[in-house]
Amino acid sequence: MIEVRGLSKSFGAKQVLDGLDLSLTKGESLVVIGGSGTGKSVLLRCILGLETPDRGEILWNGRPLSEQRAAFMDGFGMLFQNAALFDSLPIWRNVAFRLLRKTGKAQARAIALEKLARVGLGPEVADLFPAELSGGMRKRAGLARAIAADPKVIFFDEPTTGLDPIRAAAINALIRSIVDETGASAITITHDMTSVRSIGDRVALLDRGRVRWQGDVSQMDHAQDEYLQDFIAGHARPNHSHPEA
Ligand SMILES: Nc1ncnc2c1ncn2[C@@H]1O[C@H](COP(=O)(O)OP(=O)(O)OP(=O)(O)O)[C@@H](O)[C@H]1O
Repeated sequence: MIEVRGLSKSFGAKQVLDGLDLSLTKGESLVVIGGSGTGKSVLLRCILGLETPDRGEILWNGRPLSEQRAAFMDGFGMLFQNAALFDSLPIWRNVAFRLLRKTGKAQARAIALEKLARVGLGPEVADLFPAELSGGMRKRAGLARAIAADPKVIFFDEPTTGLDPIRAAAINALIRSIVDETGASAITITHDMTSVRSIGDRVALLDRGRVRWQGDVSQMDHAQDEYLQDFIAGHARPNHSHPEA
């Protein structure tokens, strides 16, 4: 469904993406991992059209995504890092933000309440403002917004950042159940290996602007890749050849 081919992007002398190939099939949940500064966000921004690649192409259903941008964005939802809610809007309006352009207020509110319920937030939350919610609740509200328009593709950017392990596990489980239930294709960017195991069908490890290893999450623990194993174990090797960017 999404195919990234030979994607390269530099900023000045810094080559961030260097001929990266990656694909996402329909209904698949792909998790992208990699050290800080390995280009995960730049990859996401290129797919979203917020960055112009220097080389390479991004295809959606076999045709250049750039030629179908509006249709792609219509069927796309995103959970931003730290939820990124609008502080001045009540929760229901945050959730219904995109719907309000196309639907009447009453219907948009009804859909917002339904999506809030789906992520475990009751109607009493609808008229509160983001500052009145805990971090975990804000994340849930962000998730409700991501699924408000029944997207076919959902991106989750660091979905568990800032959450304690119990709340993070709840968000991971919620994301997985939503992905299963909607049949949406998903790309998650994370450093959290618990998220990888909970959310992903497949995992891709980025390193020096390319996919260094990819495979099913179930194969990850047995993979013969030193960097991947360090990543899973969460330790650094002395004289490791992967300094932080
Ligand atoms: N607009 C920009 N101008 C200059 N450099 C940039 C720009 N955007 C990203 N970079 C650089 O590209 C590199 C990759 O950044 P990116 O944000 O994609 O990393 P990341 O893998 O998402 O890291 P993290 O896990 O820390 O979020 C970094 O060194 C960053 O400084």
